[in-house]
Amino acid sequence: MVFKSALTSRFCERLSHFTVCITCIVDLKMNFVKKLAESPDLNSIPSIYAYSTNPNESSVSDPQDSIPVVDFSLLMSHDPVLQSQVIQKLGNACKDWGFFQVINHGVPETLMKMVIEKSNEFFNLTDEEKKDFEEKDVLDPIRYGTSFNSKKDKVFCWRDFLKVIVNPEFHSPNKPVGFSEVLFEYSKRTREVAKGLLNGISRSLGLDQSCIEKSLNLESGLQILVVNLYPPCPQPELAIGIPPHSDHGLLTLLINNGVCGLQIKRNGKWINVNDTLPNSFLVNTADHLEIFSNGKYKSVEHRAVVNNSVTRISVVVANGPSLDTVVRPAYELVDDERFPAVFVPMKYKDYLEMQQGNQIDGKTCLDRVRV
Ligand SMILES: O=C(O)CCC(=O)C(=O)O
Ligand SMILES: [Fe+2]
Repeated sequence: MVFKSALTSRFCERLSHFTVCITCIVDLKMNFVKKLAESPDLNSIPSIYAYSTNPNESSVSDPQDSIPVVDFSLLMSHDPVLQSQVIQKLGNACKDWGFFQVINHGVPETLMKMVIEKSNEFFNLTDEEKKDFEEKDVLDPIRYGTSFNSKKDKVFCWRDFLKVIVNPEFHSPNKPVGFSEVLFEYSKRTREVAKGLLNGISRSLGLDQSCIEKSLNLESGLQILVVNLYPPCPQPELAIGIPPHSDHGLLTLLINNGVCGLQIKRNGKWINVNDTLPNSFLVNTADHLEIFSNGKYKSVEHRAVVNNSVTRISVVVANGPSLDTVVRPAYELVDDERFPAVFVPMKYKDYLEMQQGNQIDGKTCLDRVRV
Protein backbone atom coordinates (compact mmCIF):
# COMPACT_ATOMS: atom_id res chain seq x y z
CA MET A 1 0.00 0.00 0.00
CA VAL A 2 1.29 3.35 -1.03
CA PHE A 3 1.83 4.96 2.37
CA LYS A 4 3.95 2.12 3.75
CA SER A 5 7.23 4.00 3.55
CA ALA A 6 5.75 6.93 5.44
CA LEU A 7 4.13 4.90 8.21
CA THR A 8 5.41 6.08 11.56
CA SER A 9 3.67 5.77 14.89
CA ARG A 10 3.11 9.15 16.48
CA PHE A 11 0.73 10.83 18.88
CA CYS A 12 -2.31 11.96 16.99
CA GLU A 13 -4.20 14.74 18.77
CA ARG A 14 -7.26 14.32 16.60
CA LEU A 15 -7.67 10.67 17.53
CA SER A 16 -6.04 11.21 20.96
CA HIS A 17 -3.79 8.16 20.93
CA PHE A 18 -0.64 6.76 19.42
CA THR A 19 -1.65 5.58 16.04
CA VAL A 20 -0.82 5.47 12.40
CA CYS A 21 -3.13 8.23 11.31
CA ILE A 22 -3.69 8.96 7.66
CA THR A 23 -3.98 12.72 8.18
CA CYS A 24 -0.66 12.78 10.04
CA ILE A 25 0.99 10.68 7.38
CA VAL A 26 0.19 13.18 4.73
CA ASP A 27 1.61 15.83 6.99
CA LEU A 28 -1.70 17.44 7.92
CA LYS A 29 -2.27 18.45 4.31
CA MET A 30 -5.75 17.78 3.05
CA ASN A 31 -5.77 14.18 1.84
CA PHE A 32 -7.97 14.23 -1.19
CA VAL A 33 -9.58 10.93 -2.00
CA LYS A 34 -9.04 11.28 -5.77
CA LYS A 35 -5.31 11.26 -5.19
CA LEU A 36 -5.56 8.33 -2.81
CA ALA A 37 -7.68 6.35 -5.28
CA GLU A 38 -5.10 6.92 -8.00
CA SER A 39 -2.34 5.25 -5.96
CA PRO A 40 -1.35 2.22 -8.04
CA ASP A 41 -1.17 -0.32 -5.20
CA LEU A 42 -4.24 0.67 -3.26
CA ASN A 43 -6.26 -2.45 -2.57
CA SER A 44 -7.79 -1.61 0.79
CA ILE A 45 -9.09 1.58 2.35
CA PRO A 46 -7.23 3.37 5.15
CA SER A 47 -9.08 2.84 8.44
CA ILE A 48 -10.21 6.47 8.63
CA TYR A 49 -12.61 5.69 5.75
CA ALA A 50 -14.13 2.60 7.41
CA TYR A 51 -17.78 3.44 7.85
CA SER A 52 -20.16 1.19 9.72
CA THR A 53 -23.75 1.30 8.60
CA ASN A 54 -26.49 0.92 11.14
CA PRO A 55 -27.14 -2.87 11.05
CA ASN A 56 -30.91 -2.26 11.23
CA GLU A 57 -30.68 -0.27 8.05
CA SER A 58 -28.30 -2.28 5.92
CA SER A 59 -30.76 -3.76 3.42
CA VAL A 60 -31.20 -1.74 0.26
CA SER A 61 -33.77 -2.37 -2.43
CA ASP A 62 -34.91 -0.95 -5.73
CA PRO A 63 -38.05 1.20 -5.61
CA GLN A 64 -41.42 -0.50 -6.04
CA ASP A 65 -42.81 2.51 -7.84
CA SER A 66 -40.91 5.15 -9.75
CA ILE A 67 -40.05 8.60 -8.49
CA PRO A 68 -42.82 11.05 -9.50
CA VAL A 69 -42.33 13.11 -12.63
CA VAL A 70 -43.24 16.80 -12.81
CA ASP A 71 -43.56 18.45 -16.20
CA PHE A 72 -42.20 21.96 -15.71
CA SER A 73 -43.66 23.23 -18.99
CA LEU A 74 -47.18 22.53 -17.66
CA LEU A 75 -46.39 24.48 -14.52
CA MET A 76 -45.50 27.46 -16.71
CA SER A 77 -48.47 26.99 -19.06
CA HIS A 78 -51.32 29.49 -19.22
CA ASP A 79 -53.93 26.74 -19.15
CA PRO A 80 -55.37 26.90 -15.61
CA VAL A 81 -56.62 23.30 -15.70
CA LEU A 82 -53.25 21.85 -16.71
CA GLN A 83 -51.54 24.12 -14.23
CA SER A 84 -53.66 23.11 -11.28
CA GLN A 85 -53.23 19.41 -12.17
CA VAL A 86 -49.47 19.69 -12.14
CA ILE A 87 -49.51 21.74 -8.92
CA GLN A 88 -51.46 18.97 -7.26
CA LYS A 89 -48.97 16.42 -8.55
CA LEU A 90 -46.10 18.56 -7.28
CA GLY A 91 -47.70 18.84 -3.83
CA ASN A 92 -48.28 15.08 -3.66
CA ALA A 93 -44.68 14.42 -4.70
CA CYS A 94 -43.43 16.73 -1.93
CA LYS A 95 -45.69 15.11 0.65
CA ASP A 96 -45.28 11.49 -0.33
CA TRP A 97 -41.71 11.23 -1.66
CA GLY A 98 -39.83 14.46 -1.04
CA PHE A 99 -38.10 13.61 -4.35
CA PHE A 100 -39.29 14.15 -7.91
CA GLN A 101 -37.92 14.28 -11.45
CA VAL A 102 -38.42 17.48 -13.41
CA ILE A 103 -38.73 17.25 -17.18
CA ASN A 104 -39.23 19.89 -19.90
CA HIS A 105 -37.51 22.45 -17.72
CA GLY A 106 -35.92 24.38 -20.58
CA VAL A 107 -32.31 24.12 -19.40
CA PRO A 108 -30.33 23.03 -22.47
CA GLU A 109 -28.96 19.51 -22.41
CA THR A 110 -25.61 20.80 -23.71
CA LEU A 111 -25.32 23.10 -20.69
CA MET A 112 -26.07 20.25 -18.29
CA LYS A 113 -23.39 18.08 -19.96
CA MET A 114 -20.93 20.97 -19.96
CA VAL A 115 -21.29 21.49 -16.21
CA ILE A 116 -20.33 17.88 -15.59
CA GLU A 117 -17.48 18.04 -18.10
CA LYS A 118 -15.98 21.27 -16.76
CA SER A 119 -16.37 20.05 -13.17
CA ASN A 120 -14.39 16.97 -14.09
CA GLU A 121 -11.73 19.20 -15.66
CA PHE A 122 -11.56 21.15 -12.41
CA PHE A 123 -10.72 18.03 -10.41
CA ASN A 124 -8.11 17.11 -13.05
CA LEU A 125 -6.18 20.36 -12.51
CA THR A 126 -2.83 19.94 -10.76
CA ASP A 127 -2.67 20.14 -6.94
CA GLU A 128 -0.85 23.42 -7.29
CA GLU A 129 -3.62 24.88 -9.46
CA LYS A 130 -6.36 23.76 -7.05
CA LYS A 131 -4.51 24.84 -3.92
CA ASP A 132 -5.87 28.40 -3.96
CA PHE A 133 -9.39 27.05 -3.56
CA GLU A 134 -8.82 24.78 -0.56
CA GLU A 135 -11.43 25.42 2.09
CA LYS A 136 -10.80 27.39 5.23
CA ASP A 137 -14.15 28.50 6.60
CA VAL A 138 -17.67 27.06 6.09
CA LEU A 139 -18.94 30.26 4.50
CA ASP A 140 -16.00 30.81 2.14
CA PRO A 141 -17.49 31.46 -1.30
CA ILE A 142 -15.29 28.83 -2.95
CA ARG A 143 -14.40 25.67 -1.08
CA TYR A 144 -12.45 22.77 -2.52
CA GLY A 145 -12.27 20.03 0.05
CA THR A 146 -12.72 16.42 0.96
CA SER A 147 -15.06 14.33 3.14
CA PHE A 148 -17.80 16.55 4.67
CA ASN A 149 -16.10 18.57 7.36
CA SER A 150 -12.57 17.20 7.43
CA LYS A 151 -11.79 19.09 10.65
CA LYS A 152 -14.61 17.37 12.54
CA ASP A 153 -15.29 14.06 10.78
CA LYS A 154 -14.29 10.96 12.74
CA VAL A 155 -14.87 8.81 9.68
CA PHE A 156 -13.98 10.31 6.33
CA CYS A 157 -16.30 10.22 3.33
CA TRP A 158 -14.98 8.78 0.06
CA ARG A 159 -15.66 12.07 -1.67
CA ASP A 160 -13.92 15.24 -2.77
CA PHE A 161 -16.00 18.34 -3.39
CA LEU A 162 -16.09 21.83 -4.76
CA LYS A 163 -18.68 24.16 -3.22
CA VAL A 164 -19.28 27.53 -4.82
CA ILE A 165 -21.67 30.29 -3.74
CA VAL A 166 -23.30 31.43 -6.99
CA ASN A 167 -26.04 33.73 -5.64
CA PRO A 168 -26.68 36.45 -4.40
CA GLU A 169 -23.10 37.10 -5.52
CA PHE A 170 -21.63 34.95 -8.20
CA HIS A 171 -18.29 33.30 -7.49
CA SER A 172 -16.32 30.75 -9.44
CA PRO A 173 -12.84 29.28 -9.64
CA ASN A 174 -10.98 30.96 -12.50
CA LYS A 175 -9.83 27.59 -13.86
CA PRO A 176 -10.31 25.55 -16.01
CA VAL A 177 -10.93 27.81 -18.98
CA GLY A 178 -14.64 28.39 -19.54
CA PHE A 179 -15.73 26.95 -16.16
CA SER A 180 -16.89 30.27 -14.79
CA GLU A 181 -19.08 31.05 -17.84
CA VAL A 182 -20.69 27.62 -17.65
CA LEU A 183 -21.33 27.91 -13.90
CA PHE A 184 -22.81 31.38 -14.34
CA GLU A 185 -25.29 30.25 -16.98
CA TYR A 186 -26.13 27.02 -15.20
CA SER A 187 -26.77 28.72 -11.87
CA LYS A 188 -28.98 31.33 -13.52
CA ARG A 189 -31.05 28.72 -15.37
CA THR A 190 -31.41 26.41 -12.35
CA ARG A 191 -32.45 29.40 -10.23
CA GLU A 192 -35.31 30.02 -12.65
CA VAL A 193 -36.39 26.38 -12.41
CA ALA A 194 -36.19 26.44 -8.61
CA LYS A 195 -38.24 29.64 -8.52
CA GLY A 196 -40.93 28.17 -10.81
CA LEU A 197 -41.11 25.03 -8.67
CA LEU A 198 -41.28 27.02 -5.43
CA ASN A 199 -44.11 29.15 -6.82
CA GLY A 200 -45.98 25.93 -7.62
CA ILE A 201 -45.16 24.51 -4.19
CA SER A 202 -46.47 27.72 -2.58
CA ARG A 203 -49.80 27.20 -4.35
CA SER A 204 -49.86 23.50 -3.48
CA LEU A 205 -49.71 24.57 0.19
CA GLY A 206 -52.75 26.80 -0.36
CA LEU A 207 -50.61 29.95 -0.25
CA ASP A 208 -50.26 32.79 -2.68
CA GLN A 209 -47.98 31.87 -5.62
CA SER A 210 -45.25 34.31 -4.53
CA CYS A 211 -45.50 33.59 -0.80
CA ILE A 212 -42.28 31.55 -0.50
CA GLU A 213 -40.45 33.88 -2.87
CA LYS A 214 -41.40 36.99 -0.90
CA SER A 215 -41.28 35.66 2.67
CA LEU A 216 -37.90 34.01 2.20
CA ASN A 217 -36.34 36.67 -0.03
CA LEU A 218 -35.50 34.34 -2.89
CA GLU A 219 -34.27 37.21 -5.05
CA SER A 220 -31.20 37.36 -2.84
CA GLY A 221 -31.50 33.70 -1.86
CA LEU A 222 -28.39 31.67 -1.20
CA GLN A 223 -27.60 29.33 -4.03
CA ILE A 224 -24.68 26.96 -3.58
CA LEU A 225 -23.43 24.74 -6.36
CA VAL A 226 -21.71 21.60 -5.11
CA VAL A 227 -19.73 19.23 -7.27
CA ASN A 228 -19.20 15.84 -5.64
CA LEU A 229 -16.50 13.54 -6.96
CA TYR A 230 -16.55 9.91 -5.83
CA PRO A 231 -13.53 8.05 -7.26
CA PRO A 232 -13.48 4.23 -7.52
CA CYS A 233 -13.00 2.70 -4.09
CA PRO A 234 -11.22 -0.66 -3.53
CA GLN A 235 -13.67 -1.67 -0.76
CA PRO A 236 -16.90 0.13 -1.63
CA GLU A 237 -18.99 -1.84 0.85
CA LEU A 238 -16.84 -0.54 3.73
CA ALA A 239 -16.83 3.13 2.73
CA ILE A 240 -19.46 5.82 2.20
CA GLY A 241 -19.61 8.69 -0.31
CA ILE A 242 -21.86 10.87 1.83
CA PRO A 243 -23.57 9.50 4.96
CA PRO A 244 -27.33 9.90 5.53
CA HIS A 245 -28.36 13.54 5.68
CA SER A 246 -31.02 15.97 4.59
CA ASP A 247 -30.17 19.15 2.70
CA HIS A 248 -30.28 22.56 4.39
CA GLY A 249 -32.01 24.78 1.80
CA LEU A 250 -35.49 24.73 0.30
CA LEU A 251 -35.06 22.71 -2.88
CA THR A 252 -32.04 20.86 -4.24
CA LEU A 253 -31.57 20.12 -7.97
CA LEU A 254 -29.26 17.24 -8.81
CA ILE A 255 -27.69 15.82 -11.98
CA ASN A 256 -24.92 13.25 -12.36
CA ASN A 257 -22.58 11.73 -14.93
CA GLY A 258 -24.80 8.69 -15.48
CA VAL A 259 -23.22 6.60 -12.71
CA CYS A 260 -25.59 5.40 -9.97
CA GLY A 261 -24.87 5.86 -6.27
CA LEU A 262 -27.66 7.90 -4.73
CA GLN A 263 -29.96 6.18 -2.24
CA ILE A 264 -32.99 7.69 -0.56
CA LYS A 265 -34.83 6.71 2.57
CA ARG A 266 -38.42 5.82 1.90
CA ASN A 267 -40.77 4.39 4.50
CA GLY A 268 -37.81 3.62 6.73
CA LYS A 269 -35.89 1.67 4.05
CA TRP A 270 -33.04 2.62 1.73
CA ILE A 271 -33.77 2.48 -1.96
CA ASN A 272 -31.48 2.91 -4.96
CA VAL A 273 -32.09 5.69 -7.41
CA ASN A 274 -31.32 3.85 -10.63
CA ASP A 275 -33.20 5.13 -13.59
CA THR A 276 -33.97 8.77 -13.88
CA LEU A 277 -35.36 10.21 -17.09
CA PRO A 278 -32.82 11.59 -19.59
CA ASN A 279 -32.05 15.30 -19.12
CA SER A 280 -34.22 15.52 -16.04
CA PHE A 281 -33.36 17.16 -12.75
CA LEU A 282 -33.77 15.07 -9.66
CA VAL A 283 -35.21 17.48 -7.11
CA ASN A 284 -35.60 17.04 -3.39
CA THR A 285 -37.29 19.00 -0.65
CA ALA A 286 -34.87 20.29 1.97
CA ASP A 287 -34.98 21.33 5.65
CA HIS A 288 -36.19 24.90 5.13
CA LEU A 289 -39.19 23.73 3.15
CA GLU A 290 -40.04 21.42 6.03
CA ILE A 291 -39.73 24.37 8.42
CA PHE A 292 -41.69 26.82 6.25
CA SER A 293 -44.47 24.30 5.53
CA ASN A 294 -44.69 23.59 9.28
CA GLY A 295 -43.80 19.95 8.69
CA LYS A 296 -46.33 19.36 5.91
CA TYR A 297 -43.51 18.64 3.45
CA LYS A 298 -40.60 16.72 4.93
CA SER A 299 -36.97 16.90 3.93
CA VAL A 300 -35.87 13.41 3.01
CA GLU A 301 -32.73 11.62 4.12
CA HIS A 302 -30.44 10.44 1.37
CA ARG A 303 -26.86 9.20 1.04
CA ALA A 304 -24.31 8.40 -1.65
CA VAL A 305 -22.59 5.04 -1.91
CA VAL A 306 -19.44 4.32 -3.92
CA ASN A 307 -18.30 1.64 -6.37
CA ASN A 308 -15.00 0.02 -7.30
CA SER A 309 -14.90 0.69 -11.04
CA VAL A 310 -15.88 4.17 -12.16
CA THR A 311 -15.77 7.72 -10.89
CA ARG A 312 -19.14 9.21 -10.10
CA ILE A 313 -19.73 12.94 -10.35
CA SER A 314 -22.86 14.70 -9.15
CA VAL A 315 -23.62 18.39 -9.47
CA VAL A 316 -26.01 19.60 -6.83
CA VAL A 317 -27.58 23.05 -6.67
CA ALA A 318 -28.97 23.99 -3.26
CA ASN A 319 -31.50 26.83 -3.40
CA GLY A 320 -32.30 28.51 -0.12
CA PRO A 321 -33.64 31.67 1.53
CA SER A 322 -31.39 34.73 1.81
CA LEU A 323 -28.79 34.33 4.54
CA ASP A 324 -30.34 36.99 6.77
CA THR A 325 -33.89 35.64 6.62
CA VAL A 326 -35.27 34.36 9.87
CA VAL A 327 -37.22 31.29 8.81
CA ARG A 328 -40.29 30.12 10.69
CA PRO A 329 -43.42 28.20 9.69
CA ALA A 330 -45.65 30.28 7.37
CA TYR A 331 -48.20 32.24 9.44
CA GLU A 332 -51.00 31.00 7.18
CA LEU A 333 -50.14 27.38 8.03
CA VAL A 334 -50.07 27.86 11.78
CA ASP A 335 -53.10 27.73 13.99
CA ASP A 336 -52.32 27.71 17.72
CA GLU A 337 -55.05 25.19 18.48
CA ARG A 338 -55.07 22.85 15.53
CA PHE A 339 -51.66 23.30 13.88
CA PRO A 340 -49.23 24.85 16.37
CA ALA A 341 -45.81 25.80 15.01
CA VAL A 342 -43.52 22.79 15.14
CA PHE A 343 -40.28 24.71 14.55
CA VAL A 344 -38.73 27.69 16.29
CA PRO A 345 -37.55 30.65 14.17
CA MET A 346 -33.90 30.68 13.17
CA LYS A 347 -31.79 32.78 10.86
CA TYR A 348 -30.81 30.75 7.79
CA LYS A 349 -27.16 31.77 8.17
CA ASP A 350 -27.05 30.38 11.72
CA TYR A 351 -28.66 27.15 10.57
CA LEU A 352 -26.18 26.79 7.75
CA GLU A 353 -23.19 27.35 10.01
CA MET A 354 -24.58 24.83 12.47
CA GLN A 355 -25.08 22.19 9.75
CA GLN A 356 -21.86 22.75 7.82
CA GLY A 357 -19.70 23.19 10.91
CA ASN A 358 -20.58 19.82 12.42
CA GLN A 359 -20.44 16.20 11.45
CA ILE A 360 -23.18 15.20 9.09
CA ASP A 361 -25.76 13.02 10.82
CA GLY A 362 -29.21 12.37 9.38
CA LYS A 363 -31.74 15.01 10.37
CA THR A 364 -30.17 15.92 13.71
CA CYS A 365 -29.64 19.52 12.63
CA LEU A 366 -33.34 20.00 11.86
CA ASP A 367 -34.19 18.31 15.16
CA ARG A 368 -32.42 21.15 16.96
CA VAL A 369 -35.03 23.68 15.78
CA ARG A 370 -38.04 21.47 16.49
CA VAL A 371 -40.33 22.73 19.22
O1 LIG B 1 -24.08 12.61 -5.01
C1 LIG B 1 -25.27 12.48 -4.75
O2 LIG B 1 -26.04 11.82 -5.45
C2 LIG B 1 -25.84 13.12 -3.52
C3 LIG B 1 -25.12 14.34 -3.08
C4 LIG B 1 -25.78 15.01 -1.93
O3 LIG B 1 -26.66 14.50 -1.31
C5 LIG B 1 -25.35 16.36 -1.53
O4 LIG B 1 -24.37 16.90 -2.09
O5 LIG B 1 -26.02 16.94 -0.64
FE1 LIG C 1 -27.73 15.95 -0.13
